[in-house]
Amino acid sequence: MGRPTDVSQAASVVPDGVTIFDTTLRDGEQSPGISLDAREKVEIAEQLARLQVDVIEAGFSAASPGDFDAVKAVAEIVGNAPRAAQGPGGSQGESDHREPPVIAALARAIPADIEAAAKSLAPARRHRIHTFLSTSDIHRRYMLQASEDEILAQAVRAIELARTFTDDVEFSPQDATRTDFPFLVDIVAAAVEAGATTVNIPDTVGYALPHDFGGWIAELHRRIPDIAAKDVVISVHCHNDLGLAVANSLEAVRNGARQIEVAVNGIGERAGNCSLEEVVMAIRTRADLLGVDHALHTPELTRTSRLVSSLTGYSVQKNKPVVGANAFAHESGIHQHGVLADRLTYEIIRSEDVGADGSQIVLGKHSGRHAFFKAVEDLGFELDEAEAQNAFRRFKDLADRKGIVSSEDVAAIVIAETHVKADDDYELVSLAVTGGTDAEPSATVVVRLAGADVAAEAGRDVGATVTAEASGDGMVDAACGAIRRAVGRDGVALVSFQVAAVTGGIDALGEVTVTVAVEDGQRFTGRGVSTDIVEASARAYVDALNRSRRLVHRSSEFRP
Ligand SMILES: CC(=O)SCCNC(=O)CCNC(=O)[C@H](O)C(C)(C)COP(=O)(O)OP(=O)(O)OC[C@H]1O[C@@H](n2cnc3c(N)ncnc32)[C@H](O)[C@@H]1OP(=O)(O)O
Ligand SMILES: CC(C)C(=O)C(=O)O
Repeated sequence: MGRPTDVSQAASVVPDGVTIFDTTLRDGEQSPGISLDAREKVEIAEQLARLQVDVIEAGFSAASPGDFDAVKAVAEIVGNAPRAAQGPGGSQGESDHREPPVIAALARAIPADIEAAAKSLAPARRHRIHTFLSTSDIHRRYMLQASEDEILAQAVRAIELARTFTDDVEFSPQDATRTDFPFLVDIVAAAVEAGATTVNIPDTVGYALPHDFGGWIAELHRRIPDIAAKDVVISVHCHNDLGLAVANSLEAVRNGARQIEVAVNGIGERAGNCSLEEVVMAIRTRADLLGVDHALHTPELTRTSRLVSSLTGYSVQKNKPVVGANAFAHESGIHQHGVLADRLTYEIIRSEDVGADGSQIVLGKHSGRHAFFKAVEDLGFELDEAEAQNAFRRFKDLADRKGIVSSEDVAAIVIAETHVKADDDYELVSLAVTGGTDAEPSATVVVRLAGADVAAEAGRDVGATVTAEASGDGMVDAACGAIRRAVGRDGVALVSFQVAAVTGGIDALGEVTVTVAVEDGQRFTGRGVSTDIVEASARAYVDALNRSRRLVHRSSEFRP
């Protein structure tokens, strides 16, 4: 272990290459509810080509006329468009163009499917027929009613037929990880002998455990020397039923597999497939241990994930590795302090390497002073010590009630606090209200007598608190009545009241502006901000009373 790998350096080492075979458009599309038409498949395939995946499995040509047409469209358009070669950091040589991706289609081990695949793939410059047949006892008995010998013979026939259309043929013994290992060895050896150029070992039901799966991959290489002799690529196709698809794929690579089948956002049958973005970033990030690389231009990952999400309707969970909204977000104070000092303290991937927006400091109840005052500074505010303390206290109060505190919230807090000066006479300490359709609205407030004059007038020490209750026409009226009672100013009347949302969402900060007429008829306006409109009203009311007191101070100071 050591410092996180710089992806751009890792990629320049040119280690052993792993082929990235993307099956978003085939197995990914098998997710319940997803049906992509030809236009959508071409759009995703074009993005996969920008991402520089090596093989795009565009569909299952025999599944429907629509899928046949979609595979054909991908073969025609994406299968003939050279990809601009891009370095891991996004560099792009002008004349440096790579072949179009290989376009693949899946076919059962029957002539009709193989012929349909061949026909739909024909327009692509490079194409692969991927044929499969179940080998496990369970599948053979319940789905195919076929003996091992029959399966082996059918697989060989299918591969040989596929080879008449292309010299790039992949064979998958379906449900390989629940197949008797000696039979798996036999059928893989027969597939290699029959001309398969890639043999894929599918963990069809996500049953494998990493160490065991890795052992099988190593053992296949050991027992079948022709895999190496004929340059046959051993591939893996891992499902995620136990959440192990990425781990199993990596362990397979550590044991000699050189193709990984993946789907963007990990979509696919049931719990999905090995997630493309996770496995390719694991390979780049831990190149120090894996010693392999792939050709992907990873800054396209986020864009690819978003495109697939929007065209499939499958949203990406916030905490999804690499492409989730929170992949580079930090909410807790200790982490934020670290990341503000150096992102390496809590990030192992550079956000720009996956095309994300950068580290995000998200303010919430776990945030601390470093992050809060950085947000204040970014907004251009300068606070003195007292203002800073008050603003931070208000921020924590707000964060307790609101999941995420936005920069607009911070601005509102700071603006509200910076005019609460040391010469404020009253401070609202707490407010409790009750009410409802059948109960009379009532409020209890606690107000601190912060000014020497008001404390003296009330016969109390400076800083003493006064508790008062009142009922009213509504909760705001009751709160204002209780404040009047607490400060002993029954002659103050509420003249106008306006409320506006400062930020969006159901937990938005509300801003209340009130105008009060004081005892001698003069009017003062006050402002209050809170997620709770009654609290914002009470703060606005106290603010207006403080402003009226400031005028008293100023006029007495300047009295001749
Ligand atoms: C693990 C995987 O992801 S495998 C790929 C799964 N993907 C799909 O199935 C999507 C596309 N599939 C389809 O559109 C349809 O299932 C079709 C067009 C392929 C076949 O449809 P139907 O002919 O109506 O058959 P149905 O789907 O009900 O049953 C599957 C048939 O294929 C046979 N079969 C299943 N796998 C294979 C195989 N690898 N090779 C040959 N035959 C197979 C079954 O034995 C069954 O045959 P039967 O009809 O003689 O009993
Ligand atoms: C056809 C094979 C590769 C497959 O999708 C699986 O076994 O899951």
